[in-house]
Amino acid sequence: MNPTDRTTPSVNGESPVFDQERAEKAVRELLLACGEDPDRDGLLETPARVARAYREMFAGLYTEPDHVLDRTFDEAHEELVLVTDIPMFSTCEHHLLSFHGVAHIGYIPNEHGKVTGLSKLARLVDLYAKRPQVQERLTSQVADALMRKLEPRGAIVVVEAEHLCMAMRGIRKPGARTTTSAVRGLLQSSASSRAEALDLIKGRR
Ligand SMILES: Nc1nc2c(ncn2[C@@H]2O[C@H](COP(=O)(O)OP(=O)(O)OP(=O)(O)O)[C@@H](O)[C@H]2O)c(=O)[nH]1
Ligand SMILES: [Zn+2]
Repeated sequence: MNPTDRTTPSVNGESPVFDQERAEKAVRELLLACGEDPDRDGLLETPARVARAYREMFAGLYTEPDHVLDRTFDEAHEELVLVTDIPMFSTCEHHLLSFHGVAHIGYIPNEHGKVTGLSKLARLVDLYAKRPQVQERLTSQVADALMRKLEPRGAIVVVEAEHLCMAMRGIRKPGARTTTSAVRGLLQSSASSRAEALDLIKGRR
């Protein structure tokens, strides 16, 4: 893929690739640094497993998320389209621990009714989540991708998540939930459009 087509910065001018061997060595080093014996039976396969897990958790570095919105179709619908409670798992870039919860994604199609398949909204959040992230950036990246690819009249993304780095270590506040939102276009400029979307998000179930 041409690095200029990517939403992720290139590394030394190249698109990022996953180096399984290097990742395995790094995990082995980490185990050694922690005082473990990576050659004991239970840990023998661990570096390879952890490396594969990271390749999966960071899949959004190697696949351009925006491409999931390449295929659109026209539908005579110029009102809000909103998908709520999309399960989301991401990895905080500060501690490489999971933050997870739900995403709500909505947009108001443009006057041509340019819409995308509903599953693609979930695929979009999935791929942006599969990177080393902070919740604020994840939220805006999804909203910006919608604006770029669907050219809608407006877009809204709300993410609610629990951060394991706040739950299992450090401040240790399990259950604390962070909500971030990104609104663009009409959903930013029109208080009534935004209120409609937020009411639907709050009043779901
Ligand atoms: N804004 C934001 N902060 C995050 C996110 N994920 C983790 N953090 C925070 O990143 C901060 C990193 O703070 P540091 O002081 O550098 O690291 P630390 O000593 O491990 O901090 P503590 O977690 O407070 O123990 C912490 O306050 C985390 O809660 C996120 O998605 N967004
Ligand atoms: Zn963290």
